[in-house]
Amino acid sequence: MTSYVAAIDQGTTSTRCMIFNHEGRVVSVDQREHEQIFPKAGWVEHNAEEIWENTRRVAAGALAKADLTARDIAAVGITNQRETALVWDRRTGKPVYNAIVWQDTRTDKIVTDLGNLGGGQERYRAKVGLPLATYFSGPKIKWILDNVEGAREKAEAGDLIFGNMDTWVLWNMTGGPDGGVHVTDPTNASRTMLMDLDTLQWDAEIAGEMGIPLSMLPEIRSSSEEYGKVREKGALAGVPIAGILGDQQAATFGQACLSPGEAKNTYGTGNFMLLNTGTEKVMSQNGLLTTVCYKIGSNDTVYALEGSIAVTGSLVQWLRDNLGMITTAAEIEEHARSVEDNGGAYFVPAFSGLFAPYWRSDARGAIVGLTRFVNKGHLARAVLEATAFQSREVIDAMNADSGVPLKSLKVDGGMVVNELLMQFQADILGVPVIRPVVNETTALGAAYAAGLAVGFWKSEDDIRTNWAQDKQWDPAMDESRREREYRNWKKAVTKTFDWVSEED
Ligand SMILES: Nc1ncnc2c1ncn2[C@@H]1O[C@H](COP(=O)(O)OP(=O)(O)O)[C@@H](O)[C@H]1O
Ligand SMILES: O=P(O)(O)OC[C@H](O)CO
Repeated sequence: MTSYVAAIDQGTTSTRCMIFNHEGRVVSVDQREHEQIFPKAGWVEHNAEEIWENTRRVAAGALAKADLTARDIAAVGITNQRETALVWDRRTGKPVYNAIVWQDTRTDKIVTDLGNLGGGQERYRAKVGLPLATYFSGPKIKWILDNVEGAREKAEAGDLIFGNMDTWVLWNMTGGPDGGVHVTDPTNASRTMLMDLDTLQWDAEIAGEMGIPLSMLPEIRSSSEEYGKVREKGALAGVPIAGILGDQQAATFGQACLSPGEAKNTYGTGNFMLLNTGTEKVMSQNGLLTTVCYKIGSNDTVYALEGSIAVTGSLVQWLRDNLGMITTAAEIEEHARSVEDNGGAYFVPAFSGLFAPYWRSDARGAIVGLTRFVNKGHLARAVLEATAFQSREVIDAMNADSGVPLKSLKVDGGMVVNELLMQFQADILGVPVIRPVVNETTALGAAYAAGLAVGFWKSEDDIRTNWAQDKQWDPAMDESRREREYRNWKKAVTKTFDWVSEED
């Protein structure tokens, strides 16, 4: 009897396997972190073979923890950190280079050069919905082909293939060099800069300009259909893999933001707010991305506006790993609670430049407003407040684009256990912040996509029914303080601009 659906969540910091029951509740979880590799300032890489090894282990682990076997699982969904780019040999299964992570800024010059061909940052936006930025996969693939010896020749000969982490995991789960399926879905493809948002096909002209052979690119299928079955050796052997969604789109689906106007904000390594715009593709006038939200089987494509913020939870990690100021992420809340406010300090974590709504790759991080008064507690507050201020900027942009101010905000992700942050977020937005019972909405969304494809769930109404509220934070800050704090933040942001120049 297949009573469950599994999801593989291949995230920036870890890989998880989660098993859900029909009510969309978590039955078991297994999780493994992987190494964050920083070879140079601004470079961020992952070892894709380590990630695949972790994927196999967590799949086996989650089944064992729930005392289940593959026969109990109706389908598997895959969700993943988006944009992170990998090129590997289709015969050996070996990557030619580490995966270049979405946060990596090494493609700055490639991006500037492409912009200089005419049209600047907006060169491709009308077709792909994205500004030219180091964030997306296309320039990362170009970097690999330009810089790894022999890669371009091999790619042109058809020996190398590209994938984001969804494709890497799917290809390996379905057999790797031995019959692995080379497929992605439109949510992931819409983050490469290479997919036409209307046709959901690769754009030959843009791929040509970036020097990327089309033969490297995976086939784009829907987000919810059977792509293949797990290879015989796997813990989930024989189970259909039937859903793929980029992690932020998966969280939007898992949060039941299924109607135009519904939005969620996920607080993980970075923050990503997505507003469902229905079958209408809205082009932002305010620094947001236009992206595919999901495409369920043969249904119409649903689009979203997205505000992506590069550094939120990873700033807490930085405090822990680089400064040793805390030993666990949770400790930051204790320090922040030791003081009344930020003591005048603002921390703008422009470690990968600034994403939405600025798209400034020349920005770098800054702490401003420092005096002898500022202590560890104030800095801890400034770190948490940075997440909330950046989210306010994105929400302001979304309100301006949609013309309909958001009345409340659904939240999820690793940081939303932080009560001080959630209260400050409600305060700085001036609207309630709502956390669902199942906070693992990313994995849940991928499970829903897979479960819908095999008939485990019948329709999107099942998703709406399963969603339940856990906690709500209401704004308690008076408006004049809210606006003063926000003005200070905006001023702090301007101090990070123009830091990196051509010579750097
Ligand atoms: N109590 C906490 N307070 C603040 N940040 C936290 C807390 N717990 C975890 N985090 C942050 O949340 C992030 C992990 O969230 P998660 O959603 O698992 O990330 P991802 O999916 O991006 O790998 C980490 O960056 C971590 O620093
Ligand atoms: O792995 P996460 O949750 O930090 O998400 C990463 C995003 O998909 C990057 O666009």
